[in-house]
Amino acid sequence: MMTGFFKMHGLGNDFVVVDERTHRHDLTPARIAALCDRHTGIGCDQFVTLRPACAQGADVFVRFFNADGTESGACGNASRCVADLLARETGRDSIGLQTRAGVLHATIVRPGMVTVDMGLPRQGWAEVPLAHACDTLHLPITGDPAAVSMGNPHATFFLTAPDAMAPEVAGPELEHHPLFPERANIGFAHIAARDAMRLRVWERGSGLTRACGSGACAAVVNAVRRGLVERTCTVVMDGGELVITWREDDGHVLMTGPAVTSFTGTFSPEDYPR
Ligand SMILES: N[C@H](CCC[C@H](N)C(=O)O)C(=O)O
Repeated sequence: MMTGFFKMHGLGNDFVVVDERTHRHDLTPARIAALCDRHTGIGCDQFVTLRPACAQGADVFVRFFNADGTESGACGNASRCVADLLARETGRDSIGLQTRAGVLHATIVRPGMVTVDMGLPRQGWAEVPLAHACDTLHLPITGDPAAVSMGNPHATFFLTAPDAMAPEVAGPELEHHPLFPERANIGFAHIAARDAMRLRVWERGSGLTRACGSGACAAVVNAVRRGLVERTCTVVMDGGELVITWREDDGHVLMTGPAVTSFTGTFSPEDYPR
């Protein structure tokens, strides 16, 4: 049975978005991974499904799957894209997204530009001494790294210089480090100013992406906690920049950036191995 999809991206972090609100497909982790393959599938960093919302204040239930077929509780760039899609469908500029990490509220700033309230950072690891995780890796870092969850686990390492190391070097080992029982997204940040940083993220389950929305949120929260930046900070990634605010009055993290639909298409799930 042919199934429609939207090919979308946020700063080059790209997605295949499938609307399952009226019909569910047999999308197993193996089939999702096959669809994410850039040579034999459609190709994307994350695969996103839409289902009917059941949470109050939500317009849609969104699930995020990495290129290896594993599911994540959050995906900032895809959240902006789905909000943009729903805004065009409903004609509204305020959209509620139910995710496994909670209900997120999105606002359309202007067509193609979206602010998502990513909610409260989870700081259960507030003082996790990640420094010893790098002892064996001899990372060129300054100060203590930090971990936080935006609904998905992130560890941020602050580099001594923007190109002090390539994420491909330490990313895979840190992603799978025993410190992270569910693996983790690994951010490599360099502070450029009190309101700006450069960031590259080795993403759990997808590897190095051109941008990571939840990773940008995590990096700003971690940098504020370390006293390195102000609460509003521009995060410059390979694919472009996001503006992140860790709001003081309620502790929510706001992320503003673009959402783009590249094209639409169809595929037959049965053509892919389950
Ligand atoms: N790889 C992430 C999910 C995608 C996050 C990223 N694409 C974003 O924009 O937040 C994880 O497994 O937690």
